[in-house]
Amino acid sequence: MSLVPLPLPDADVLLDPAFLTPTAAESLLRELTQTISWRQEPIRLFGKEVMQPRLTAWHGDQAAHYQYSGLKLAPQPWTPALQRLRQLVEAAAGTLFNSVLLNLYRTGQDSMGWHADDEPELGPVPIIASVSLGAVRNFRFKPRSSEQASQQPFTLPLTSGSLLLMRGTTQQHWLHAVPKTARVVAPRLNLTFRRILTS
Ligand SMILES: O=C(O)CCC(=O)C(=O)O
Ligand SMILES: [Fe+2]
Repeated sequence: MSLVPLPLPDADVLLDPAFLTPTAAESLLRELTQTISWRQEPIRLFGKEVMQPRLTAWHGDQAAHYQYSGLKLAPQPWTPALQRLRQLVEAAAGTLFNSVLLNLYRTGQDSMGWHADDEPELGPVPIIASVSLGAVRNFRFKPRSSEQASQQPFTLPLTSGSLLLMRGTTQQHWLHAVPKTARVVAPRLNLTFRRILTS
C-alpha cells in the first residue's frame, strides 16, 4: 500500500492503512510490549502533578533530548526492533528521524489529551511519523482556533500496521488526541518517530 493524503484543510496529513502486514504488526506488538521498559510518568497539568493515563518509553540517538509537559526525557538507545522499524518508516516518509516516543494504551481507559506536537525542539515545521499496532483507536483532529470555520473536527480510526504522517502546517492549525473509549479493552501501541533538532 502507499501513503494517501487526507482531506484536512491547512494541513499535510497522509495515511498508509497497510504499512505493515497484519502478521508483522502482531509480532512487533508482541516483541515491543515485552522488551520495552514501559513507565508511567507523572506530568504537570495546570500546575498539578498527575500520572499519565498510559505507559510510555522514549528511545533515540544520544543527542536527542526532549522536553514534554515539564518532563525532561533522556532517550534510551535504539533496540534492534526499533532500529528496523525506523529504517522502514524513514524510507516511507522520505526523511530521517533521531528519536521515537512509544505510547502503550493498556485498555480503552488509557488516552492522550488534546495537544499539538509543536515543541521548539521539533523545529518550525515538524514531521511526525506515527505507527499503530494492536487495537483500533480513534485519532481525533480539531482546529486550534474556532475562527477557522472551514475546519471541521475529523476522526480517523488508526488500525494495526498503519502509518500516519503529519507534516507542513498540521501542528500549527490542528490539535490531536486519542480519547478514552468504553468499547476497546485490548492494548494499542503507538510509536511516533520524530526529529529533534540538536545543535
Ligand atoms: O497514540 C497516538 O496515535 C498519538 C500519539 C501522539 O499524539 C503523540 O505521541 O504525540
Ligand atoms: Fe501527538
